Amino acid sequence: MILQVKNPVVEVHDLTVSYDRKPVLWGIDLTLPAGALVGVIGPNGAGKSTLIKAMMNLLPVSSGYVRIFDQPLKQVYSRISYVPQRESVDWDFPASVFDVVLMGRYGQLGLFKRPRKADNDAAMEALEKVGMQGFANRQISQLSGGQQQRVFLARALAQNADIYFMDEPFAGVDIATETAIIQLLRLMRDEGKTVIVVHHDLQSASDYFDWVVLLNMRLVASGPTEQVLNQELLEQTYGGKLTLLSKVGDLLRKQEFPAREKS
Ligand SMILES: Nc1ncnc2c1ncn2[C@@H]1O[C@H](COP(=O)(O)OP(=O)(O)OP(=O)(O)O)[C@@H](O)[C@H]1O
Repeated sequence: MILQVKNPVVEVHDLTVSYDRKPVLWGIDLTLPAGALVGVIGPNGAGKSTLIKAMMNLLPVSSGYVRIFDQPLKQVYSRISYVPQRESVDWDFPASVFDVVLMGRYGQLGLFKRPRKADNDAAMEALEKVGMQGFANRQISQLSGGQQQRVFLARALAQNADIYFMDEPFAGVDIATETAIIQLLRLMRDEGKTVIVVHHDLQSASDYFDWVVLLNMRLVASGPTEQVLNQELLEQTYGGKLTLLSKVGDLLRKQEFPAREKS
């Protein structure tokens, strides 16, 4: 079930990516619709992070190419925002929360230009949207994991991009932060942004995403959530691993009896 869309915002053509000549993604062909919340889902090591990095040209590819808004990537960098995995960043770096969020504006600013009032206002507004305005002067080393994740989101919001790539934005955050983040992502989607999220929790995937990409080195499926999250495709993705299959069972039960689960 690989649905190709008309007028896609992201097109991936025959993409193969290797590390040390060992392919970790094989021949990926997919298109993503505008204004959707997209989940990229698959087991550990499936190549999810690699796929979104390759979509942004952050990695050399063995073959294939990506187009965004029907243009080569380098033409559209200012319209793309990336939220990396929280653990991939040095949080001991001496910088304030406000400085980090202001970095989201550098694309608009151009190198060597000083931030103007509009940039400072945009950074502060972004901090307000994630409920972190009271932390603007705090050093980033003094934040909790959930607060770090919110600061990352604020930086992306300040950038005011059209496509957001996010690598596990819910990893290691509490339920209140997860709820705040998904509400924010839905707002962004409702404003017409495309938000592409690497995610590994099958239970929440059906609730969170409009569109799901199932990946396990190869593309297993790409399409509307209700057409993709079914037992057959999940088994193809997870290869029959028992613990995961019990999760699949839970997920299917939820889909079958949504009213009972909610009451
Ligand atoms: N820089 C690298 N050098 C060599 N191998 C790498 C590198 N980065 C990732 N890999 C390997 O590529 C494969 C895919 O990794 P990737 O991080 O894309 O998977 P993932 O689906 O995001 O995994 P997870 O859910 O565990 O975060 C894994 O086998 C991983 O070990």
